Amino acid sequence: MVFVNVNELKKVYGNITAVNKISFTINNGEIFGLLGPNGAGKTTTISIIATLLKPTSGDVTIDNYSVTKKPHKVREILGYVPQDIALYPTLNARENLTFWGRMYNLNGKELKERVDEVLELVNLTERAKEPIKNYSGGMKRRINIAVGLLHKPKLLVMDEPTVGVDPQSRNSILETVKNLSKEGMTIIYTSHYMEEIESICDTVAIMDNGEIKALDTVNKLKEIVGNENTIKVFLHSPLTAERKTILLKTFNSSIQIKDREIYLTTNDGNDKLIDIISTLQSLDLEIDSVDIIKPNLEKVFLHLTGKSLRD
Ligand SMILES: Nc1ncnc2c1ncn2[C@@H]1O[C@H](COP(=O)(O)OP(=O)(O)OP(=O)(O)O)[C@@H](O)[C@H]1O
Repeated sequence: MVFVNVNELKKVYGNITAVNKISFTINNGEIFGLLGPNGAGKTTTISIIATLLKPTSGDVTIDNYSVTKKPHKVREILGYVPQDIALYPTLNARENLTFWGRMYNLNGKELKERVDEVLELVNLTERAKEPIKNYSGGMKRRINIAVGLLHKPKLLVMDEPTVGVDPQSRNSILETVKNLSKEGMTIIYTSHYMEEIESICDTVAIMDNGEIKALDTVNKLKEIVGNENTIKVFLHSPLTAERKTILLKTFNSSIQIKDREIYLTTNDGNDKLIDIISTLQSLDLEIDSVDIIKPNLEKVFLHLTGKSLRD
């Protein structure tokens, strides 16, 4: 069942079109990934979904409520986790959550229970009495997520929740998202880390320049680049012009050479791997490392936009 319906959404800032008439739907209980580089239009899109920003044209409905016509209804069922931390550093985690809970009209026993539950969800019950200023960046982000969950939203919108967090908090955040989804929550997860999107999302929209370039399941998106692998060889020292010419002639268009790095695309299993290694050996070139890069969303992005996600 469709839970979120984004219809011809457009946002213009002066002469910048941040979001250019995008449309997509998200089903109930789905983890929907929005993947794109800095400036793609992700934050603008989810800010409109979260009723924080008005679109120039188009609309979004959540559970059939329009974000432009019924924003108060949308806010009742939506939790938003912003990139910035919105917590009081001198108050402890429990006090911060209690403050935000009151903003959501929670009181008394219900408020206390919800604060306990969300602390448990983000694995910070044991640290709940410490002031936020003692927390690591990752722990602050986890409390930020807990704030977004206080009123039991049906849809959770997360804006790059793992940027700059330690690996332990990162794993904890990803686990929390998976568990919430298992319980039936619909989640929009934006990130420019394709590994995270690959590991948790059911459906992914690849966004660039305010447009959706592709939208599908992770596996279907990977099919865009076929089953092509890339062999990456790191040489001990840079190539001479003469050896570079020999390699380019031998492997034609399937090879790319950048200083000490050689990239070779291949569909034919190990044959190319053996070829390149024996050719390099015959040229007396010392190899530092060899990697096989399998199809991933980074490659899909490169294929669709001609640029790297991290450019
Ligand atoms: N308030 C604003 N005024 C003018 N331009 C803006 C404003 N907010 C965003 N933009 C521009 O709109 C485009 C999309 O920005 P947006 O923040 O939505 O991208 P993003 O994909 O979320 O990137 P990031 O990962 O860096 O947050 C960018 O070119 C940005 O400079």
